[in-house]
Amino acid sequence: MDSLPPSVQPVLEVQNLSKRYGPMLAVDDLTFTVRPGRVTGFLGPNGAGKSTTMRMILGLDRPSGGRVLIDGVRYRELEYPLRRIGALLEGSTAHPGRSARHHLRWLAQTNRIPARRVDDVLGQVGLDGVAGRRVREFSLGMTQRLGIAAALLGDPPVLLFDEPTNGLDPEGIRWLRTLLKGFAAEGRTVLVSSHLMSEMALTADHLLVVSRGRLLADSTLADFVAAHPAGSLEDAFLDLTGRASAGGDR
Ligand SMILES: Nc1ncnc2c1ncn2[C@@H]1O[C@H](COP(=O)(O)OP(=O)(O)OP(=O)(O)O)[C@@H](O)[C@H]1O
Repeated sequence: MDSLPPSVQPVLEVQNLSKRYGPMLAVDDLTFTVRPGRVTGFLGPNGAGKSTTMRMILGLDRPSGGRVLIDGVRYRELEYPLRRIGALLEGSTAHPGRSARHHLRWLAQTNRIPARRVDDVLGQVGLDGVAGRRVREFSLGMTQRLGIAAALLGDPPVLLFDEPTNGLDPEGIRWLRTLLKGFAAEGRTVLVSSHLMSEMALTADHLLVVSRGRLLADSTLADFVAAHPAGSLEDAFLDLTGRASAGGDR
């Protein structure tokens, strides 16, 4: 169910997207729209195809079929991508020998982003005190915060986060939740993948659930949970993906 008024334009459109690795369909004809003004959770068991979908959204993997439009345009047609869509992907790292500030300055320069944004985002993610330190000295949580800073650098209207809570401590997880909700409240489009059901229950307004590359649910969090008798997101998720898995043929 979609509760937003029709006047709110879709910003991220995934249309019949597929990705084949040899005989295996990692992403199988996915179609969905991610709308602004709310946090959309992207859920699915291990290997469901979430990261592959996110990589295709960002033009890092070539689809076997279908397409992705960002504000009506394909990623490769965006002149300065970081100013349209910011992303934190699993395993995306900065050069270990560079300082956090140096890394962000380089990104800003190559995307024609004003240099003052570097200090803005360092402050926003709480790394201003360690901006001169080399990335190799960073903890997992600090590295994750640096990745989030890079995603925010171009002040983009669309944000994609793949497992952003990885490495964050409880305070960091709470901070991230507030940040994501704040972006949505500003009218940005926020897509976030996670395995943490309790966290998603607190963060997401809308859910996309995938399993074996296929879309199983596209619904508000409230409707998704209400449709399940046990009434928790974790129960609803395990029930739905368990049934899909039992009936699957891959
Ligand atoms: N480069 C690749 N070559 C071959 N198979 C791949 C490649 N990348 C992903 N896959 C396969 O595609 C499927 C989907 O993987 P993907 O990483 O997108 O899932 P995911 O939902 O992000 O999983 P997780 O929650 O474990 O991160 C998996 O079966 C994976 O092994």
